[in-house]
Amino acid sequence: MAKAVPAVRLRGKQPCPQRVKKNGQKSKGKQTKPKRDTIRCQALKDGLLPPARRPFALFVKDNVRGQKGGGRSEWRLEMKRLGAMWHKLPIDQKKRYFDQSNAKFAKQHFVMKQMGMPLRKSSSRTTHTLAKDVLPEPEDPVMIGGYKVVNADPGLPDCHPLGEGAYGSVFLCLDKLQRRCAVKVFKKKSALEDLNHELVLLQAVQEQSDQKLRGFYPCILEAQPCFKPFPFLALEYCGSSLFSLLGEKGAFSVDDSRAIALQLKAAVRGLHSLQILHLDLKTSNVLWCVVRRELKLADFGMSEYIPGYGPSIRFPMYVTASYRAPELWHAAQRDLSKWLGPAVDLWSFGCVLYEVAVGKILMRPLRNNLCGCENTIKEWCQQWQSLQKSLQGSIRPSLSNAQVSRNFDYRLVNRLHLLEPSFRPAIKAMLNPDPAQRDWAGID
Ligand SMILES: Nc1ncnc2c1ncn2[C@@H]1O[C@H](COP(=O)(O)OP(=O)(O)OP(=O)(O)O)[C@@H](O)[C@H]1O
Repeated sequence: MAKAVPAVRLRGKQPCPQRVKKNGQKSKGKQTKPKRDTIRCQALKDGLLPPARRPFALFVKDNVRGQKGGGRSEWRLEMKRLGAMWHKLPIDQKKRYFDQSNAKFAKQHFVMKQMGMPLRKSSSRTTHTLAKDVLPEPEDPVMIGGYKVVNADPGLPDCHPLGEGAYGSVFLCLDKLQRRCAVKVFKKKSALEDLNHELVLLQAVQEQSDQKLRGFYPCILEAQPCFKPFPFLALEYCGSSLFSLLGEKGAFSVDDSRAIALQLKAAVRGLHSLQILHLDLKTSNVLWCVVRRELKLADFGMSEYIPGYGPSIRFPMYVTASYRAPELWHAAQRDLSKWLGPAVDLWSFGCVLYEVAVGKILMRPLRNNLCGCENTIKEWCQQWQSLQKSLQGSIRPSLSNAQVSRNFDYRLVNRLHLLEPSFRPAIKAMLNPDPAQRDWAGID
């Protein structure tokens, strides 16, 4: 019985799908290559990806006779000979080439994955054992420009990013001096504009704010708008996000919450003084160095100059839903500039403060109500009179879970119950449904 070919992935060259016209004739038109291949080929040309060869190509390389550049017919004969040899090659010798090839492709895919390049679905068929075998060794690191990628979560395999968001991925890296830094790789179609926008705003805050204020925003180490396959922005590493710290340890102590509130207030007010709105304040965009108790405000991807002070509105909506002020929910894009102002950041700030002090998202969906945070925010606005009274100090005693589900009005009041009393005036000042009434009171 003929021995089966080893069950390893054969990344054979797939014949290009011929374009077939409706009448069955082959199209003469030039084949347009899939985009991922174009990106991969370009990256290979630019030396960003390790090369990989199919098993037969490796076998040819080892066994070819004669020089490259010889006659065509000579080469054809040589290939015929090698083809026959390959056919007769014992399975264990063939396997060596399969293994080598798989290892090289797995390594290439790994780097492609790290760089966020699109992969063929079939690429994920690479077996785990093979993938493990070829994980880059310390002396063979994954690089983004001059930055060596480090696994942000040592508990997980592969080089895990620090975060992945709407614009791309942020990797923990080491620079040439072995200092930690965060490299943000922009992967969207609009990557260049996204990077430039964030860069311009970050440069503005770094150059125009005074020494003390500058410390509240990450330092730019390097911007590479033309880097292939994706542009990147290297920033100083500023610690973990409040979001991940909340996930690890739960709510912050009253002291830490106060320190965070004070520093975040300074950072946001500093931005406003430069006529910049952050417009995406949330716990994952606020970084906290636990040891130094220092805060940095990150991610200026959604930030804009206050309407009238800079270029116009770019997105149909701003701010992540659970932190979005009520006035934005039903605003049409053409009216957005009317509503985008410092009060929008103030509302998000109030939500962040609550989350830091309590450990839970304030505007999470209400129980038995699966309609999401939009309804919670609506409810907050409708019940504002009674919530305000509660925030002034007369919070009603907590009810049991069963009672709460019967008493709809108590659900939000009960959330305020969890908040340390000294933070209530700030929440009352910042989470006022009327944007004109919101202010910074209560955080001193
Ligand atoms: N300078 C930095 N230092 C440390 N961590 C950082 C830094 N910049 C970003 N991060 C981490 O990377 C994550 C994503 O970064 P960022 O918010 O800039 O990307 P994004 O694609 O805009 O994400 P999102 O769409 O969620 O806002 C952050 O939540 C944070 O944990």
